[in-house]
Formats: sequence, C-alpha cells, structure tokens
Amino acid sequence: MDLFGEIRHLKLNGGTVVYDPRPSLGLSPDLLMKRLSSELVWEQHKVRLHDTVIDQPRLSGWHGDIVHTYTTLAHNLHPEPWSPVLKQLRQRVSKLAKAPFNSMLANLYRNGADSIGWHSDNEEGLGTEPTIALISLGAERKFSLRRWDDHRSMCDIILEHGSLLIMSGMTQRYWQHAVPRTSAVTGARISLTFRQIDPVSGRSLKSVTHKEQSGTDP
Ligand SMILES: O=C(O)CCC(=O)C(=O)O
Ligand SMILES: [Fe+2]
Repeated sequence: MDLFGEIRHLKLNGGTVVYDPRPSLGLSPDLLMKRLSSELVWEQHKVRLHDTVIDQPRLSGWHGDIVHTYTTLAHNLHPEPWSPVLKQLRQRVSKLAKAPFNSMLANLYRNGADSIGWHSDNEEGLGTEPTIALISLGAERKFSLRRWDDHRSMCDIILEHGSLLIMSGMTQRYWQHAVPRTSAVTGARISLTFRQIDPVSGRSLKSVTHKEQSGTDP
C-alpha cells in the first residue's frame, strides 16, 4: 500500500511506465469493482496452441469500436458497446494518459489461480509506440515486467485497488509483462486495458458503430 499516493515513474531501460496509485476516476474503486463485475459481459476466450484450443486462465470482455482478433486467439472479438461507466472511465483515462483509446480489453482474474502469461502488446494494429492504460480493481496482484532480450532485467510492481498503470513509448517493443499465478490471493481482480487500434493496419476486421446507449449515469 502506497501511503503517500505518489505517482511513480518506473526506471526501465527502453520502457516508459508510470504508476498512479490513486487516479481520479470519478467513482470509488469499490463501486467500480461492484458495477463492472456485474455489468460487463465476461467471456471465456480461447487460444490456439499448436493443434489444440485451450481456455485462457481468466475471463475477458472486449469493448469498443472495433471487431478485432489476436494472432493467438481462436476466434474474433466482437465488441460490446461502451456502457455509461466505461465511457466515463475512457474519458478520464484518456485525459490522464494523454492518448485516445478506441478499445478496451477487460480481464477478470477470479482468484490467484487466474493469470496472464509473458507477452508484449505489440500487435500490428497498436502501432509502434502504443500507449496502454490499465486500471486495476479488487485484489492486489503482482505485475511483472522483464526485458524480452534479457530476462534478468526485471521489475515487479503491486497493482493496488483503484490504481492506473500507463505503458507507453518503446515499452511494448523491449519489455514483456505478466500477472503470474499465486496461491497467496483468493479474491477477484479486474483489469481494464485501454488501447488505440488502427483498424486498417491491424487484424481488425471492421469498425462497428454502436447505437448510442440511453442514460448518462456512470
Ligand atoms: O491484468 C493485467 O494487469 C494485465 C493485462 C494485460 O497485460 C493485457 O490484457 O494485455
Ligand atoms: Fe498486456
């Protein structure tokens, strides 16, 4: 727990990562956790591994303006619309990260057995120096970073309830990240990862226009 709530700039060789433990998100982290747990559509995404298709060790939701797929994913991602809460979060996070976002991948780690393995978010449609902004809610989990070409070069950070992590510049080019499994955590965690995807250069299949949602309460 960061008692001072100070923004930290991680010292990474070839990476730009900023951690804000208490960004102003407009709603309390507790309320966000409660609402997003029940309001988002949580799906079991599947990845292709050699000849088999396996479940990812977490649930996910794809929101935004783009029908997309990842190289490893066994299916396309049809986006759910921006709900009023997500719209507000996108606006706030965009301002804090000084970057536009047209997509958001949400992850639900049901407990410490759920995880995400080492990867870089370097899909073609994200461009060469993508800014990815990540809100964490619920259980605190370790977020690990390592240089892809020198695994001894590492950095771990505990992502607190209601925190914001912004990765930008060359981070996705030189660094990988992961949220490892742990038997020490029993509670659930949600991460919201805001991204900007170019539908032309990426593996995005098309853009969609959602009907405007009624109501404005976040
Ligand atoms: O849940 C996290 O903190 C990381 C999620 C992530 O890396 C991703 O969705 O690409
Ligand atoms: Fe990632």
